[in-house]
Amino acid sequence: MKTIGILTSGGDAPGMNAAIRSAVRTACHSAMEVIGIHRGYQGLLHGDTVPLDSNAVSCIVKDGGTVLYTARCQEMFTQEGIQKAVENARGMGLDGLVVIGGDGSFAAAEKLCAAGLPTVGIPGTIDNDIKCTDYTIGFDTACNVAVEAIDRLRDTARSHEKCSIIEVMGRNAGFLALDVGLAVGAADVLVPEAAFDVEHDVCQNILERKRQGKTHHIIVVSEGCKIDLQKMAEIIVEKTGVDSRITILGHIQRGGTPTMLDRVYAAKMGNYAVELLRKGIANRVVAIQRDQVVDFDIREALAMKKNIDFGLLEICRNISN
Ligand SMILES: Nc1ncnc2c1ncn2[C@@H]1O[C@H](COP(=O)(O)OP(=O)(O)OP(=O)(O)O)[C@@H](O)[C@H]1O
Ligand SMILES: O=P(O)(O)OC[C@H]1O[C@](O)(CO)[C@@H](O)[C@@H]1O
Ligand SMILES: [Mg+2]
Repeated sequence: MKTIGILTSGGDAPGMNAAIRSAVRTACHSAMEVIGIHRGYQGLLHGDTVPLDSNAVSCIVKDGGTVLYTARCQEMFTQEGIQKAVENARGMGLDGLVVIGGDGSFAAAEKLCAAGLPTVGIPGTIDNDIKCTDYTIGFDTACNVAVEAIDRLRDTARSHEKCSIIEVMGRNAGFLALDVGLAVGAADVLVPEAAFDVEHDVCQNILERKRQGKTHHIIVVSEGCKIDLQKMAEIIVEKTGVDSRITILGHIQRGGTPTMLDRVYAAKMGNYAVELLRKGIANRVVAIQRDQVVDFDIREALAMKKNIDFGLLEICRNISN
């Protein structure tokens, strides 16, 4: 391959820049040309590009967000959009494409592969919800941001002897909530993968904790639970007598300096993706399995199943009392 394109798509994730840098520099070492595509698939459809050489990616390794910008693009859900993207890629002289994004971005990448554009995916999403990989770029930073915020919330919850209900991101998956809940020593963690009842489970747990002398309670809720937090707070007050406050952490979890872990995985996976394309191997997804970088056929990768660690959820709940 002589010329490759690179884009970031879906929600931005800290470490995406480190992956871009690694991919670009790896390509440069093999005398490949790199074209950066702005705003994900939107840029592919509208020819919004920038040439990337080694200097263009200087000093971005430490920056959150993505220098290529990112977007969600409705047109890619249509066959016409996919065809146009492939034609545009050919028009740009691309022999291959690197897509850094989440499961949705990979679904589009799989369609591009099927339509004849050699593509390799790098998992980049704070949700860690891509089935074939143990790890997605951005997850560690997002967890650390949430942990720091919740530690602060604990200070005030403890001082006022309240229950603090905190919603963390994760879309439909509880990976972020579970690890964050464990790390902050939450009284309870609610994830979409495990059914719960506020009155019977959450309130009973708080009452039991009260009996044990606990005076404040941290409850981490995954956004995927799609629960009315205000209502939940009211039920807790009514059933347990503990005054409750809610906090939705929101987009703060996507920002900030990427942690070392995110930078290291990003560097490894950016390099690996370009090496695959250089060897003429495409239609793959790069992944981390047992700390090793591996790759999977993109279609097979999308069909895989990934679930939260229910054993860990149980441990988290057991050690809350
Ligand atoms: N089934 C699909 N078919 C074609 N294109 C898709 C599909 N799903 C997603 N895409 C494309 O990928 C883009 C990003 O997808 P999505 O919004 O799901 O984010 P993501 O890549 O999963 O990242 P994150 O979950 O971290 O935000 C979509 O806006 C769309 O352009
Ligand atoms: O950027 P938006 O459109 O608000 O999307 C938010 C979603 O993106 C993510 O931050 C990353 O997928 C999810 O956790 C969240 O559900
Ligand atoms: Mg996603």
